[in-house]
Amino acid sequence: MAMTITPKKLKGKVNVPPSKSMAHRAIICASLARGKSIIRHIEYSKDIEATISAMKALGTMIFQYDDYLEIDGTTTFMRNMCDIDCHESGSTLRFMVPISIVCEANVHFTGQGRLGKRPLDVYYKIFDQQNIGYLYQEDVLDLYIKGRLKAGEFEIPGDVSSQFISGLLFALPLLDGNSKIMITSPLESKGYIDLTLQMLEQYGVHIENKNYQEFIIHGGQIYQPCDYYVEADFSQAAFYLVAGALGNDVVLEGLNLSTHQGDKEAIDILERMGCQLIAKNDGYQIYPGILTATTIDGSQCPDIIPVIALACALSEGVTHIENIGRLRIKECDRLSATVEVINQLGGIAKEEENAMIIEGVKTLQGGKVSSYNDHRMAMMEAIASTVCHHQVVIDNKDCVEKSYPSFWEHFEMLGGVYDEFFMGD
Ligand SMILES: O=C(O)C1=C[C@@H](OP(=O)(O)O)[C@@H](O)[C@H](O)C1
Ligand SMILES: C=C(OP(=O)(O)O)C(=O)O
Repeated sequence: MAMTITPKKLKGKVNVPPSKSMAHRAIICASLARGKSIIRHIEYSKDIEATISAMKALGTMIFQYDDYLEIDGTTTFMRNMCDIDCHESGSTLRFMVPISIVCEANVHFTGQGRLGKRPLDVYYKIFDQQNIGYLYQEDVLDLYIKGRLKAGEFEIPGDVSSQFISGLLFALPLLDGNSKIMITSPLESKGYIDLTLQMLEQYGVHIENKNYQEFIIHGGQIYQPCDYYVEADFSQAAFYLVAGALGNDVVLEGLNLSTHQGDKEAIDILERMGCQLIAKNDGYQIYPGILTATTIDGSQCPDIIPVIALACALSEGVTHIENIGRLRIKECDRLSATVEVINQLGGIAKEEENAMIIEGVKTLQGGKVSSYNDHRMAMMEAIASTVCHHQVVIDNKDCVEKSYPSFWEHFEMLGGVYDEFFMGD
């Protein structure tokens, strides 16, 4: 469904949804544990549904309630032949590939959207080294794997996706022998490795972290069941933090400021740009200042860059956002898409191979933009509409379901005004 958003300032309180990254990890760890766990504060986004179905495909009993899950890991790995549909979730795919072959298995992975175009070669290299059979198609996710993952030494690049490292960190403790992961290039998205290590500890699995250069994994470890509450999501909070920076009056409820989530960096960046985080009405709010350009390193927080770029588009001066080549391998080419949207809305942005350069303007005009079927682009465009002179038309509003199915409901609750229509009407 397409939509027309009428520019309007947002005002009110928003309950930030549970962290998608932490929910993926909790569901996986609980499913690998010998016993029953409860995971509270769950929102059924498409990505989280994908991870739940993936674990069910391996035999895990998962009972889904309104906002919590009961998981009995004792039945996991009951099946050695299964189909896993990852939808469009990179996390589900890259976490589940090594987990699915902890026992001798015959697995078929499928997915949709751009997932088949996102890199997986790091795993293909391991399959070649370990004589694990695999068959895949270019550009669409249709991957057959036959075999079993073996303990050993793994050389993994740090600058393709941290999800490969996380996937191995979940699987290797379950194998008989000891393993070592060696990181062969600068580690990006490091905060996500911290989330993995934190969740493993929570479920009784210990990894030796040698300064993020090497990870030593003892085999034969046993995941312990645990009750876990999923904290609020900083990648989603970033939309409302930027909304605050642009003069909207939005209070965020539920944020844990001592989180390990790397996307908390949104606060530091906005403070560097002249804003202030204030405690208000049992929550937090970004209080706008005179937005000033700065240099931003996006290597550790790729998911917040599209919306941060929006704040930069309305800052005084020229912003350089650097080390963001990996934005091109997300749900869309987010580097190109962000630059295109800023320009279409009346801003001034330029794309480089690994960076974007944004010249601040005083106001944005509005206009027609694409969501590129990417939840983070659609949500960034919604926040942009609050400071545009004219309406913003988005081709597909439903893509937000990938990570934040209640986004439009929250947007309306905060006073956002939009009409839906079928494209072609
Ligand atoms: O581990 C995770 O939960 C994630 C890791 C990041 O991916 P990369 O490591 O590929 O940057 C991030 O973009 C993604 O949305 C979630
Ligand atoms: C890139 C994202 O997720 P994933 O890699 O899990 O598809 C995201 O949520 O922005």
